[in-house]
Amino acid sequence: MSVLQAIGLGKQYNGTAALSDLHLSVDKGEIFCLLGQNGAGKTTTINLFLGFTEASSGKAAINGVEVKPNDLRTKQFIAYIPEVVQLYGNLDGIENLDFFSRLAGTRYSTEALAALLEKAGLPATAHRKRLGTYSKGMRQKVGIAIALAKQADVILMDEPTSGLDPKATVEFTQLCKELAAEGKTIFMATHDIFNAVNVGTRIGIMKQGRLVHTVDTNNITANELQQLYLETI
Ligand SMILES: Nc1ncnc2c1ncn2[C@@H]1O[C@H](COP(=O)(O)OP(=O)(O)OP(=O)(O)O)[C@@H](O)[C@H]1O
Repeated sequence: MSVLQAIGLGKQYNGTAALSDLHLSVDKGEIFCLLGQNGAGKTTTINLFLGFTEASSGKAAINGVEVKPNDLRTKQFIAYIPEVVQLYGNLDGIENLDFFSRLAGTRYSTEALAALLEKAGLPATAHRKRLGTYSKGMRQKVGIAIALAKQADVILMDEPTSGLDPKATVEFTQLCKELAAEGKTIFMATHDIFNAVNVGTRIGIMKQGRLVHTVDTNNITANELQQLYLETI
């Protein structure tokens, strides 16, 4: 079943195309990774699915519902994890998760909040430490816990592995695969070709606002993908 859909989706800024005629369908349980040079249109695509910006042409839909900036219906289905997850530095992990899940309209017991952080890979020893002391990888895990607390069907991520050390990247990859196996749909923009092959089920390569290639990761090695990427951009 198609969870994320773009039909002729396009966006122009001041008459210049940031995204042109995107046709894409991402199914439940897929991990779709979008590659492309700086300015290729990856974040614009994510922003259109989030309803952060209005499409200039075509449409984006989530679970069959068209995304519109002021319509909350599609927002309930999605969670967004930006490159740098913004959290309250003076609150601890549990308090941050509690605050953001209340904002999203859900309430959990302290035990349930701890279980969500644990599921996101944050060890119990960190739960009561102030966010100001967390590493980037730990902040990202809180971001994932917030997405889990929201019970979002779709998790959109921008550059999720940028700045993560190799161990944190492997943990992140493993977690994404577990979430996808549970039926979450993950859509990420990334520059990390190697990780995209490891984590993704499908990969799209964008150039100047156009999706030029879509490949199944079962059919390509990291070296082949790197070659295709370099030939494309
Ligand atoms: N708010 C905006 N106003 C004007 N132009 C914009 C705006 N947002 C993006 N653009 C332009 O749209 C194009 C696509 O940008 P986008 O941020 O989607 O690329 P990207 O692939 O995510 O790049 P990066 O890898 O650097 O994050 C670029 O030319 C960018 O300058």
